[in-house]
Amino acid sequence: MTDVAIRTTALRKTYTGGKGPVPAVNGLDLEVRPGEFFGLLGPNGAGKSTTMGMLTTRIAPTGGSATVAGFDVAKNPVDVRQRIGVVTQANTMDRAVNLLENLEFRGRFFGMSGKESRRRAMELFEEFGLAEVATRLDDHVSGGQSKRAMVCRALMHRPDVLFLDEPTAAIDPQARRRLWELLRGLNAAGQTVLLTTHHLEEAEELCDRVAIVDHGKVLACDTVDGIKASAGADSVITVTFDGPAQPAREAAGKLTGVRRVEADGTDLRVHAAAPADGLLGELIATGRGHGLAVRNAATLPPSLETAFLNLTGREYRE
Ligand SMILES: Nc1ncnc2c1ncn2[C@@H]1O[C@H](COP(=O)(O)OP(=O)(O)OP(=O)(O)O)[C@@H](O)[C@H]1O
Repeated sequence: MTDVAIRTTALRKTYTGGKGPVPAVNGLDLEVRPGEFFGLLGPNGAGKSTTMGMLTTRIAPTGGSATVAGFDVAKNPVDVRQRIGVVTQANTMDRAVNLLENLEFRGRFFGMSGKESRRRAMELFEEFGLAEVATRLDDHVSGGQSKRAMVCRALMHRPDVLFLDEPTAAIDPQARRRLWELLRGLNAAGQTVLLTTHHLEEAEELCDRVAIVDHGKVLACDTVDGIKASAGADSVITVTFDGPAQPAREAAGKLTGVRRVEADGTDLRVHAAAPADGLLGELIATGRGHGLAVRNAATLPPSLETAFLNLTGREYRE
């Protein structure tokens, strides 16, 4: 493969619909290296699926450019498709045939012989713990097994880049952990992976680097630790009062260790240098000094979530 697995340059997709243009992807610049486990991370509607759609040639860009495995997605879509494996959010297994046949057909589609196709499918099923359910229909396996079968199918032709769109969105926590382990193993063996997720924890678990995307743009791109450091991922304490928090804002901003304070309705959100020991008590006292009683309080330790809060000024909602 080339020295860059994926490169996007000022990539854009503006949807035109009844309600006017929607700039879903708005000048996106990214570079993913071969062998990386790269995460595209952002809240609902950030433009992740649209980006994935353009990189996998399903959606035509309206501006900028993108290459995958060295080929331009708009000019050489067939070359791109031959070098990628795609696992979509929705279940796209053929339910009329069993799991093994699903994989065999994929192998044949990519020019493998029947024998080679079956051998490769069983090799993948062994690796992914699916050998025993290989001849079952998709409806007769669990959600986690079905998703693993989709990953196996996407790997049949040994793609340069594996695209995973929210791979653990609809599966239970145990199956999610199992899939994480398998994906980590794949990547350790050299597979380049581009993952979209809105689970911050998933990105922290799996990714070498992540791009935080919002409103179709990259807000930050680095290792998880790098993002935490550069985005000033502080501890964030949210205190909910029984009335508007605004009157307590100024005094809270003067407390030791506080970097920034936002008043949002009855919430006072305080970004503090970690560790923020003792600050909660001082915030409660500050509120009391302004005639406010505390209804609720929560502290988030420094994490990708607090980095996102710092970058966007709003909470990361799943
Ligand atoms: N076919 C379409 N026509 C018009 N607008 C669209 C279309 N597809 C997506 N959008 C809009 O584009 C924006 C980005 O959507 P996209 O699905 O790429 O985001 P996302 O980050 O993948 O979100 P999610 O996590 O919910 O899938 C959203 O505002 C969405 O409503």
